Amino acid sequence: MEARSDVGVVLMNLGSPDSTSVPDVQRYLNEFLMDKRVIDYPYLFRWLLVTRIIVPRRAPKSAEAYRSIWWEEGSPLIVLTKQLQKAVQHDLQMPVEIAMRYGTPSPAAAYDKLLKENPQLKEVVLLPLYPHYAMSSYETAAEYAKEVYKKKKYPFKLTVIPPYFDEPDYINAVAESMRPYLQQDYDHVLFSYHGVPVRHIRKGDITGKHCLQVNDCCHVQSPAHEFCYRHQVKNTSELVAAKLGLPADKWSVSFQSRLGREEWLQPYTAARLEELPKEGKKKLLVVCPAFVSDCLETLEEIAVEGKHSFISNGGDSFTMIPCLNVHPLWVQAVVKWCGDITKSC
Ligand SMILES: C=CC1=C(C)c2cc3[nH]c(cc4nc(cc5[nH]c(cc1n2)c(C)c5CCC(=O)O)C(CCC(=O)O)=C4C)c(C)c3C=C
Ligand SMILES: [Fe+2]
Ligand SMILES: [Fe+2]
Repeated sequence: MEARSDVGVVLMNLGSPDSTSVPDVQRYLNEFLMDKRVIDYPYLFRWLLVTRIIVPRRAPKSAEAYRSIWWEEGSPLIVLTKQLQKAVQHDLQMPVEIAMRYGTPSPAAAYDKLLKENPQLKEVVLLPLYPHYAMSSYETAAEYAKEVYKKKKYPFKLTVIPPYFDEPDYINAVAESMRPYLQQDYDHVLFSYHGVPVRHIRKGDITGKHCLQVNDCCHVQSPAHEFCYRHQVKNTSELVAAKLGLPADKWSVSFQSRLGREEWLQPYTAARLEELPKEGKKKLLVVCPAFVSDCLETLEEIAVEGKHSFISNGGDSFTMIPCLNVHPLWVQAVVKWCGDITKSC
């Protein structure tokens, strides 16, 4: 591939605290949870809830959890995003930067760096590292990246890649990353996705009458699906299961990481991990396709807490399949998507 410096790529992920100290975790959680697309209550109520109740209670526990998974080079999510950056830049032969929705580096820092090192930059392709559309993940990342771009009047064109939950290259990469684990003896595969409040699903329904209102809504054709996290994660799971030839009774979907008292998407992963051994599913594989890079929610909540819960409820073996991280098929998919968009420039 011919090297180019007139086009660039930004890989955008969620972000992590700068360190595992309580003040750094507190700063990160405040920024994250004060996002109006994450905790979508009126400003004053959100401010009181986040800064006076949730964060003071949560920060010390979160800091401890981060400490248990932190690597010498830093937060796994950041380190793995940097590794993806390096691999994509190598294969794509164009400048690639990373940006985070919360914490550092910001999208502005990524744009500034690209422009400083490539003054002839004409176009930037931004890939949110979220395969599925949720107001609290893909939407907030994409909107923030566009807002910063407009505000600072950058001289290049910005193209944001849409959610890729059903893109054959993504499905293939997830399926192939799972395939070696299916060689071992297992009873069940659990697709565990980060949850969202049920209210967010209803709020995001552009028809106002489809999501969670129509029988089996996720399988009934509707324009609402373009913005429906529940539909999209189910679709990903069905496509991956079909690709791997998994029979319907060998896999299921659940939702993890619930925060607060509101109802979130069900079934909850925590509940399923207690129930599965009692249903005779004692050898479990867990995959988390909403996360492109391993992070606190996979390395601690699933691989440590989840495993402990499953085994102490009678499970025999528990294997967490790593996220795509720098799987060659995933790198190849990102290179192809970004390369295709920039080909015409
Ligand atoms: C996969 C996409 C994600 C969605 C959707 C999402 C929604 C969402 N998250 C919270 C609250 C927290 N999430 C936390 C960590 C976290 N969340 C995602 C992704 C999604 N979140 C990732 C990749 C991570 C890991 C970050 C890392 O540094 O490794 C946390 C912080 C950790 C903790 O204290 O448990 C919180 C808090 C809400 C409220 C929400 C939807 C409304
Ligand atoms: Fe989250
Ligand atoms: Fe829906």
